[in-house]
Amino acid sequence: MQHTTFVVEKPQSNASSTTSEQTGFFAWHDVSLSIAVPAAARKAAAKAGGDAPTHKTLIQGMNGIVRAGEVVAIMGGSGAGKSTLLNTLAGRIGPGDIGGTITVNGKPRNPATWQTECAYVEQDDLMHSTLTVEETIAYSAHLRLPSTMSRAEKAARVDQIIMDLGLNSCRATRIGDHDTRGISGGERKRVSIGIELVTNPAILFLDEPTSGLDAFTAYNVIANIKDIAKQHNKIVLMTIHQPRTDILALFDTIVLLSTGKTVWFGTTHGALDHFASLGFSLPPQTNPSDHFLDIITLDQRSDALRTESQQRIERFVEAWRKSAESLSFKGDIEAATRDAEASLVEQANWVEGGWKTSWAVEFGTLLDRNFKNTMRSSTAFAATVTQSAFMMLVVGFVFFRSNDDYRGIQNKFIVIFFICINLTFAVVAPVVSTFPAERLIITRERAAGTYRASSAFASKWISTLPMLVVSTLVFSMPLYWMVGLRDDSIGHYFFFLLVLVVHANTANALGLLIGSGVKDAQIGQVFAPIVITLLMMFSGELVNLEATPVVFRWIQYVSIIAITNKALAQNEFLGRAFECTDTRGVCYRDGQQVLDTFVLSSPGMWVSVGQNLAIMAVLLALGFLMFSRTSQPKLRLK
Ligand SMILES: Nc1ncnc2c1ncn2[C@@H]1O[C@H](COP(=O)(O)OP(=O)(O)OP(=O)(O)O)[C@@H](O)[C@H]1O
Repeated sequence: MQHTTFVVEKPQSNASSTTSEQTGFFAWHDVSLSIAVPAAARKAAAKAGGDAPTHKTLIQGMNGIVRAGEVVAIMGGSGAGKSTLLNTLAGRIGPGDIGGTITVNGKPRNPATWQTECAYVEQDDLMHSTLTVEETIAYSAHLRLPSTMSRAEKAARVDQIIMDLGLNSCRATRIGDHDTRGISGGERKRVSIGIELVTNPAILFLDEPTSGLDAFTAYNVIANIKDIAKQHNKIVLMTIHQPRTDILALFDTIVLLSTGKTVWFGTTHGALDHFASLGFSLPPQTNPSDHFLDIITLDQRSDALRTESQQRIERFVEAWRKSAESLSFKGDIEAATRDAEASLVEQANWVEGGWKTSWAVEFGTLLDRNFKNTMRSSTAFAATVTQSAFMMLVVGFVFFRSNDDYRGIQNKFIVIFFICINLTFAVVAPVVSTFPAERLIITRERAAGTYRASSAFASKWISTLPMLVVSTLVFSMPLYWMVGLRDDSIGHYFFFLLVLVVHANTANALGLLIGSGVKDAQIGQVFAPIVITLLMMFSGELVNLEATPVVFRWIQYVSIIAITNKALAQNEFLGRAFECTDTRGVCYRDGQQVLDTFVLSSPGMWVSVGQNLAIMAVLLALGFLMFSRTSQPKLRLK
């Protein structure tokens, strides 16, 4: 293998944490990853009479070296270990034992700077559908580039990336989603890459960047990546499935994996010669990547084919292990390290770790993005307001102008309880159905060290408030007069609105807690009604709490439905006198009697407001803790 001299330049200005002329190398030697086999799987294997090892080795004996400006493709059949290798090199793995060494310019990856030094483009292009291409990349720049860099410099960086990725013609087009048509699949992938390129990372990892793209678009995306790697001296590693010939020709190096082991690392031509020397020449009219996959994939179609392919793969593994190229890796890496040490200028300053902007800038930028997103989600906005208006009309007409006789009081009692339930469902449901998906975007961004969990959670919470207040008021303001709640003092009206706005906020905090904890929206939509039903059941209106098992009774003290119901009932009935006109004597003398009958007298209504605010604070704190955990990216370098 050839050795060149590598120079890592110090950043020339505060414009970025890295330079556009990065040079260097990334290497891995004898890398392996093994994971503990769960006890249940071991038991099942032992029962079936097979081996029951405590650990499973996913990849082993992996070696490689990639120099600045090179594009390396990791290829292999399904389950060969491509993603495992890429993720191990990128440090994006969960539990497991990592063996061997992984180095950047001869030094182990530094956890403090690694997230800035490298970028990882995930297979799924998770982005905000309402933002345009330019806005999406610009937000990434504002969040990831240092505050010391001017807005003009950041805008110039965004422009450069848009040009480099050939996105100029769609820079003002929205990303779009299933419902609203936006940019094409290839453009989406390029935007995903652009988001990661804003920090000018030295190393770029891409997981299946061509998946779901047609052959022509796939070629354009990889050609783009190749140009960027060459122009800006980037180290690029990607996993890819059976690329067509012209894409294969763009790779400087291919890594062929089979059953978690390397069978080739080098050029495509080298691989063809290597396998030909083992008796597997490229058949005429065949794409080399099809040929490689045909011969290195474990064939599971029958026992005979499995044994035959297993033996062939073992031969390939052994041949590679003994090859001159394989044996020279250690020496290559040592030589490159010596070169790097001799020529590196202040390597420690290659990138700077830590947060790039202050908490306030992160919060402001994320809030701005969230507001933009909410305002542009016109369907969701309209749906929420329409639902509030619709429920207001339905409830308002069903309980229209209830009077103060026995039945009227019963009606008011019921409508107040119903308002509490309806508002809880109306607030929790949309948060729970949208937040888990947003959390995936946040997790991706946090994996790149973009911002703190606290600024993400706080901005999400604050951005939900305007919509929350508007929809609560649309529902409750006319309803009060339609139902005919008390009109002896305007203060009661405003207290009614205040209690409901506080209730909506507490319900919102509950939605954020559930949305932070559940894996996806579907689970959230099942779980949230269960929680709300429990709060409803233990509100004291439906079940006699004295008769319920002790273990459930605490729920009444945290039931926001019970608390709000008490505050609204006291607001409506306290201090009122009723005429007892019913000849059968079934009537209430005064409001206090109503409250006593339904056990709604204590605590006082202002205490209830305080209780709801306290519960909101606790729910937000728990929500934040949950969110920090569930949006925590995987990063393990050892
Ligand atoms: N966390 C895990 N627990 C158990 N087995 C795992 C785990 N991660 C990966 N594996 C196994 O390791 C092997 C390699 O998986 P990997 O995802 O790296 O394959 P791949 O080459 O990327 O496949 P594909 O192209 O199908 O995505 C597979 O057999 C997979 O089942």
